[in-house]
Amino acid sequence: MYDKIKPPTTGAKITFKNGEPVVPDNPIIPFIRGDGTGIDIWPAAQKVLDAAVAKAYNGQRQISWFKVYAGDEACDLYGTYQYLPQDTLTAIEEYGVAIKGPLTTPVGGGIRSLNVALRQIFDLYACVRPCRYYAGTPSPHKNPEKLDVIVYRENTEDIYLGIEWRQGSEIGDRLIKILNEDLIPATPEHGKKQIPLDAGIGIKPISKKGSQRLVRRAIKHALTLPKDKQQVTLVHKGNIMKYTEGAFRDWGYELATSEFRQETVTERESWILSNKEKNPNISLEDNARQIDPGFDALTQEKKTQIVKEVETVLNAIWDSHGNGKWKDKIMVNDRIADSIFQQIQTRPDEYSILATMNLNGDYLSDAAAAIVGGLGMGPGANIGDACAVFEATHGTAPKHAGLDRINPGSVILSGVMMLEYLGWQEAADLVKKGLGDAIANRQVTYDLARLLEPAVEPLKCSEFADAIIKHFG
Ligand SMILES: NC(=O)C1=CN([C@@H]2O[C@H](COP(=O)(O)OP(=O)(O)OC[C@H]3O[C@@H](n4cnc5c(N)ncnc54)[C@H](OP(=O)(O)O)[C@@H]3O)[C@@H](O)[C@H]2O)C=CC1
Ligand SMILES: O=C(O)CCC(=O)C(=O)O
Ligand SMILES: [Mg+2]
Repeated sequence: MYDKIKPPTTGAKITFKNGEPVVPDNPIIPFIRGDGTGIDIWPAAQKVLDAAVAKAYNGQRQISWFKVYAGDEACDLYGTYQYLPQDTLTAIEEYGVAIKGPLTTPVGGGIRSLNVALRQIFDLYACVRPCRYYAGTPSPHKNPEKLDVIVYRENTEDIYLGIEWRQGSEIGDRLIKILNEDLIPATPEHGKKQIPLDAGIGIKPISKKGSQRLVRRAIKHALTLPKDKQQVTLVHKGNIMKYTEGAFRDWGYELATSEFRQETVTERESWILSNKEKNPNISLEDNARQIDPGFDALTQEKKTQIVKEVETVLNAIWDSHGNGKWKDKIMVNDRIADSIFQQIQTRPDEYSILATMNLNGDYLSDAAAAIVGGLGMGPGANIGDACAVFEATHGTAPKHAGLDRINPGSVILSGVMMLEYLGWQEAADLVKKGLGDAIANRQVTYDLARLLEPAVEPLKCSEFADAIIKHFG
């Protein structure tokens, strides 16, 4: 079944039932070490995770690690250009849950991202990246503790599908010709626009199914959060990209107000309901005037549409959501992407789950991680219905590779997410305690040490792992 690798001789497979993992006490978990700093952070993370499991369960539970190959290491073993060997895909498919270090993707030409390929091959459609603050972590922000968000990023489509044509390529030129001469003129809203003849072309598909399954998972996650964090914000640039990013927003609201009608309220619905709560006799038109600034300047057609919206909302949910009942529901709102980048800095505590398309979520998860201490503190998970692959938000950070200095925190915290996914909460809690206490005691790697005042001598990557284990208690 495998060409160059052998599964461990002890351990059992994780299986899936209704999208949830069924976990034996000794699960076999494939891991990819990763390129660049993977050589430093993976061994540190493995040591911490093993120590936590051993301590939490007195040896009753144990992970049987299965080394699989991708990236540079895979080429060394399997030969030139064998970046993602079939052995690795077979192992992840067979064992269902895996963890990986970062993998290099060249800019411009060269191979397409192995990271993205894994997400697409296993349909890991939700990229979940929590950004929370550990006390004592230095940050460029005055109140980093106010940020506690989870980026829920659609992980399989958008421009990451990688359907694009190089400038000057035969098919790219043909496509531009068809668009310029046929499709654009046939679409009146595009007027006389034309694509420059020397353009590269990329395709940005955003599907209803892809958007809604992501938002569904985000809402289900919100239901498990404390009341004050039960919020899902749909992030989009739908004012500009109306039929892709705008549609993502609309499909998100559609899902929330159909599948989760009893559990959710949209921000706009909450305004309509509270207008009536403050003034029970308010007319539909005055209610519409209050939810839409500039109402009086609108066309009659638009005014009628908004009045109708108010009436529909009140008829549909006044009984179930009115008289303040909406305050106990999951709030679903939306923000335009550029605005959310400033909002997480200026009003971080107003946000919780940020549901995004692929590119926006990629940008936003790095930005949010920066607020709580940087990319060394940014964990992540790629989750599908029958498979999950855990990995940090950051990349291979090549200039730090092999120096035993990089912060392994993000991969360790990705391991925490994996332990929680397995239901091994006691082990996950030990790691969080150890990491939190190490940081609070100013035992940190270079990235955090350089921000601390007064400065401290940085720990090596491996020493930070040891410090975390010592602080398990
Ligand atoms: N999922 C994946 O495997 C990902 C892979 N990549 C790939 O990684 C390669 C390098 O990408 P690049 O743009 O340099 O981005 P990286 O995220 O690899 O690194 C950028 C900078 O972030 C900081 N950083 C990254 N990781 C850590 C860490 N563990 N601890 C502390 N600081 C950290 C470092 O900043 P400083 O030097 O200032 O301390 C580093 O120089 C590319 O090929 C890219 O495609 C990128 C993202 C995700
Ligand atoms: O695959 C890559 O090289 C980059 C991916 C990335 O930046 C991410 O998923 O956050
Ligand atoms: Mg990224």
